[in-house]
Amino acid sequence: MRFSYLEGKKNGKANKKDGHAVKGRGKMIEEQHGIVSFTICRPSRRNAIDYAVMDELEQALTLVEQDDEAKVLVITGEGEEAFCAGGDLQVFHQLKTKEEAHAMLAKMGNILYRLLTLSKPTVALINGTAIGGGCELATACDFRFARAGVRLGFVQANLAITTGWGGATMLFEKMPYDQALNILLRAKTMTAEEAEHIGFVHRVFPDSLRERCEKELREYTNKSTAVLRAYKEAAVARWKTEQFRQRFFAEIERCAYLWESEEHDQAVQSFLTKRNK
Ligand SMILES: CC[C@@H](C(=O)O)C(=O)SCCNC(=O)CCNC(=O)[C@H](O)C(C)(C)COP(=O)(O)OP(=O)(O)OC[C@H]1O[C@@H](n2cnc3c(N)ncnc32)[C@H](O)[C@@H]1OP(=O)(O)O
Repeated sequence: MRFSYLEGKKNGKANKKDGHAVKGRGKMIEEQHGIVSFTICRPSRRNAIDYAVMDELEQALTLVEQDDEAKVLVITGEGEEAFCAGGDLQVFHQLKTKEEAHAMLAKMGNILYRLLTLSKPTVALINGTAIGGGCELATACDFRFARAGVRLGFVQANLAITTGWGGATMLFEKMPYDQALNILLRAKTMTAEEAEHIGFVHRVFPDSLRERCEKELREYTNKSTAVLRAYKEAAVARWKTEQFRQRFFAEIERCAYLWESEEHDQAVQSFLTKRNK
């Protein structure tokens, strides 16, 4: 069955309807064979995340959490160019003070923390470039499948900030310490194959990305939702501690502090000016 979420959502509950998927300004949510796909639909901005995408992702998490037919969440981007180019620099460049930046970073941080600790398996289907916050979004997922040759990079340091959505804290949990620190400090892009070599990416598909992803996930979706939930709850228990949350949100505060520096302002200005030439 293929049904759409969000359409006709009432009292916080999904009203499932047969038919097409819902496509909005910044998202598309569809379900097939127990796989719920959330697609960021802003290809002209390389699927950068603005406030609307944040809100829609948050709604998707609630719906996946509540719906027993939803077994796995797959997050991807529209088109072949980009998975996600991180935060929308045109929108977020309006945020000048650390307080303003903190509100935005904490909003997305809370969403990624929910994604990290979701009680269903999650996959980042990296269909194109994943940059900055796009890599943080991918890190929050349990598994990362990528199209061959796409580039990924935690480039935040080149913008005179750190990861601001909890990405470094999650990366240190999921990768060996030295590999994670190296990726963050170098702030360079790498190919999907290089990312697979160091264990950040779990599968690289040369083509037919969605079909191959679905095939890969069939071995999960043929299990009961109760079993998937039980294993996920066991897996994420270590991140539900107050100590972990403090580390996660301290990263966001450090990024907010760096955000208001002249260096960061100029780095973003330089990206935006180049684009507008
Ligand atoms: C804010 C949170 C913070 C975090 O916590 O991590 C971040 O995410 S910081 C943001 C980090 N992201 C970046 O620095 C990415 C910047 N973008 C790029 O480097 C490149 O655009 C790309 C992603 C490598 C793609 O390159 P390419 O395929 O050559 O496309 P263009 O550069 O021509 O871009 C097309 C179009 O998209 C707009 N764009 C791209 N990224 C963003 C973005 N992050 N925010 C807003 N808009 C973005 C770009 O401006 C172009 O627009 P037009 O010029 O109007 O066509």
